[in-house]
Amino acid sequence: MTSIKATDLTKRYGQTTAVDGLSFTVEPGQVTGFLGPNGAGKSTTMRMILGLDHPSAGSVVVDGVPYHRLRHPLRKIGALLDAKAVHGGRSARNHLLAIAQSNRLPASRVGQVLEAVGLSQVASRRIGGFSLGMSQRLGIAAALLGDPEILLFDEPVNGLDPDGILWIRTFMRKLAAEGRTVFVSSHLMSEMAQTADHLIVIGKGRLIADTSMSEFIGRSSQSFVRVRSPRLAEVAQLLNAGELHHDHLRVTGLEPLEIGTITARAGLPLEELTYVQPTLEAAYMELTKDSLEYTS
Ligand SMILES: Nc1ncnc2c1ncn2[C@@H]1O[C@H](COP(=O)(O)OP(=O)(O)OP(=O)(O)O)[C@@H](O)[C@H]1O
Repeated sequence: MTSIKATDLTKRYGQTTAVDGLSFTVEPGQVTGFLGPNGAGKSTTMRMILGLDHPSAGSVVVDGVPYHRLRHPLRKIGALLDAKAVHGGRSARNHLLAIAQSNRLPASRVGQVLEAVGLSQVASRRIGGFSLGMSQRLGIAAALLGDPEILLFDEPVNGLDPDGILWIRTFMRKLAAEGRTVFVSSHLMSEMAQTADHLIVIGKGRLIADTSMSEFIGRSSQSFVRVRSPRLAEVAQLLNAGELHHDHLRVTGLEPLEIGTITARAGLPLEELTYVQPTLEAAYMELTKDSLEYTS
């Protein structure tokens, strides 16, 4: 069964339509990246999945039913929304024990999840003194308490140092490899490129792309060779390939060496011969450029 399914999901706050007729499914056994610029509606969508906000129209179901109808929600879906929104006076262990008790989960899970996220050594420390990286791990431990099939992470690597980012990435991949559904939001393509198998891209609350990462990479890898020459028109005619731009020629289908050889034989001088490959970040920016809420 599909893990998360949104159908025409819509959320309005007064005049603002935060989520606008969104339909998608999130499948198990892979990391699905939920991408979109700031303000695109990612957090609002995640809050609706978790029953923290009600759709103005449409619906979203978890394993076939709305969140509020799940019999044991934490055993089905765990989430990390805002890692710092915790009671700072408690120890990590007591924080997790409180969640376990109020959700009728066995206390034995607390030690297991602390171990899983590498916090066993600091389990009795007050969480008010935790670094952001430690707080993120604690938030993930809380999400794992019910050993859920589905995990939701809202911008989990925001503000983390490279070690923390690598740890979260590796951990998410491990969860997916165990067959779980991992749905993770970000506004940065670079983050997702190494983590996600599938991408759902939104802008201004609407679906822009729903694609596998390999398809996205394939689609965006239209590389070309940029050629500049003081005798550009002659070069263009000789190569009989590519598009003429105002000061350069964009050639596809020929390698730089082939172009250099052909033009050298004809005695045509070149000023530039550059192999250009758009990055995933560039492809993503292109895709979302019309849906930026604020542009600098
Ligand atoms: N409680 C609310 N009341 C009014 N407007 C809201 C509320 N929550 C979100 N919005 C608006 O809805 C839109 C989507 O916000 P949301 O936080 O879901 O986006 P996001 O993609 O998660 O962005 P970010 O990456 O910045 O977290 C924004 O225009 C935001 O200002």
